[in-house]
Amino acid sequence: MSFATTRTARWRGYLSTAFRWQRGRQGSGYDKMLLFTARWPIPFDSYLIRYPDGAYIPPHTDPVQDGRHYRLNIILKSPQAGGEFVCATPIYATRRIKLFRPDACEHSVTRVEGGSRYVLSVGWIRK
Ligand SMILES: O=C(O)CCC(=O)C(=O)O
Ligand SMILES: [Fe+2]
Repeated sequence: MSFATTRTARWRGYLSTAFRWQRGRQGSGYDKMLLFTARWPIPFDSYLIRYPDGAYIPPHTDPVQDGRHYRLNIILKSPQAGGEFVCATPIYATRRIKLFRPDACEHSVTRVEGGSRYVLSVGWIRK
């Protein structure tokens, strides 16, 4: 494909997925909505993640092809219980803010119990 064709295909792909709820990869009950993403000047993405009652994320890492993956997650809404982000070595963590290396540090979210959990997640890759 030519440069222009690749760009058009990417843009179409973005328009068909952005601002729509998609089922999360781990198939554990969460949904994500792509907001904004770019490849330049640094590759980044941003998602809204929704965890309904009972949703969780098993321990995993989020590897990238090339470079170091960073992610800043802001917890917009916490459930009554559960929905705890677990990561042994975050770069920075408060109750609401989690900055971590998803490619390097295994992480998970405990089962949401009572209400829902919403997270704004911004990720970027440094070569
Ligand atoms: O919702 C969270 O706290 C973490 C989700 C996750 O696995 C990630 O942002 O890589
Ligand atoms: Fe993750």
